[in-house]
Amino acid sequence: MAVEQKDGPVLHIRGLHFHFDTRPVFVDFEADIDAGITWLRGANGMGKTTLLKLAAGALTPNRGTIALGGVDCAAQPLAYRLAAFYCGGDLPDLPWLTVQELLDLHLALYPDAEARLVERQLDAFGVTGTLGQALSTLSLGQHKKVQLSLALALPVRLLLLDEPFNGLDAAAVEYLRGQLGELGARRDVCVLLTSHLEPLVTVRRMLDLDR
Ligand SMILES: Nc1ncnc2c1ncn2[C@@H]1O[C@H](COP(=O)(O)OP(=O)(O)OP(=O)(O)O)[C@@H](O)[C@H]1O
Repeated sequence: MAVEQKDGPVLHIRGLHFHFDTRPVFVDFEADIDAGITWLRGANGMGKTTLLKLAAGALTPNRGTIALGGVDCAAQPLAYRLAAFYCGGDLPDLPWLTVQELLDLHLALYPDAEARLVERQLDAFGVTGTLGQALSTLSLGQHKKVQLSLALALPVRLLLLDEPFNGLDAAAVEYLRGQLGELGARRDVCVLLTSHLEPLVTVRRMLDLDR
């Protein structure tokens, strides 16, 4: 049984084994990640994106457990997924959806989400004008801004941010720095972010896959 930290959620990873067809990525991997920002670093191919996707419930471990605040990802998949959001650089699975439809989908998936909070983030990132566009027509940076708008607005306790600053213009980088600074000070959200360079925000701890 996972022990919850008094003042916030904790992500517990225990005895994690994961392999793709071609190679093992994690062998008996363990980590505890609590509230604040954790910088996940490691050389290319070490498994950063894979770990974020495992922690998001988007990939299934071959063995081991992943639990957030006592909610086990395998045993309570829906409850777990409601508490987590993965923000990566992958092309959208449903590229024909418009941005508005993508937002509506997420508002339906996360019942406690508030549309006005997502709209505020889109406005701050300057992508409100893309609402009627198909996802396949967005530029890399626009796609990232839509994803980040969701990440910052959804009421989750675990945010998994894959290279969040990549592809953003200077104004968006500054805005995101401020938003992550506020998130990092909260005691009710764990942020696990990957970055090859030192992140542009104050991090609470580092998880290094090279060691
Ligand atoms: N779908 C897949 N099928 C097979 N192997 C994969 C797949 N996705 C990733 N891998 C392999 O798993 C390993 C970990 O990949 P991952 O993308 O998690 O690394 P990363 O640390 O995020 O790398 P980078 O810093 O280059 O983004 C790599 O060796 C990669 O080639």
